[in-house]
Amino acid sequence: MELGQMVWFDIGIGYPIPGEIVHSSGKSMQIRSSVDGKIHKIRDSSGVKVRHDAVEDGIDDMIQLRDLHEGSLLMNLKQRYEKSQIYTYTGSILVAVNPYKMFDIYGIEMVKQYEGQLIGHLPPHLFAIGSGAYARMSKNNENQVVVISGESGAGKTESTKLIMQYLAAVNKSANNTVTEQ
Ligand SMILES: Nc1ncnc2c1ncn2[C@@H]1O[C@H](COP(=O)(O)OP(=O)(O)OP(=O)(O)O)[C@@H](O)[C@H]1O
Repeated sequence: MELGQMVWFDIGIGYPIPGEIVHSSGKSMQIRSSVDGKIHKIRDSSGVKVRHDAVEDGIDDMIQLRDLHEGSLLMNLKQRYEKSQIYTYTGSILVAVNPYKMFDIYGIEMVKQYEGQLIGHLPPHLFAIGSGAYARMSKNNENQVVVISGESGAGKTESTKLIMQYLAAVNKSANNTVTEQ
């Protein structure tokens, strides 16, 4: 591998981290971590792997990642989070990173944008999950379930409220009591 090559390498934390080769001689290498800029000396480079998805902004559906491991998922979420993109798909699953501050992305304009849209047509958003469930319920006349899971403080309650807000806003039935309920 040549100098400047973007790679995944192991520093013994359980998953590989991304970096750039800055020095190489025989089997040993120096790699600058893309996480914190620190230089790591690697004695045996046999575990160093080429990084294919070195795009600055990350990818909005992680199914498209070419390097798939815990390190690549975390890096992708981190890159998006740093650009205030708190939502990312993995296929039809939405991954949310709690920003602990309210972004202006849940208003009526956003509801209108996502209403009737299939998952994947617009950038990842909680409302796309609401829209998909609502569309399948109306079309197939079947109850739908949205599973929201995460550790304590991850944002499950907040996400539930936001999805309910979306469903209340798009429900056109005459006796719409979703908000009251
Ligand atoms: N989408 C969001 N935007 C902004 N802030 C959020 C969002 N989701 C969560 N938060 C913030 O994080 C805090 C914790 O979220 P929440 O109560 O939903 O977590 P939880 O997963 O339900 O936790 P627990 O399992 O402990 O009940 C909220 O009080 C809120 O301040």
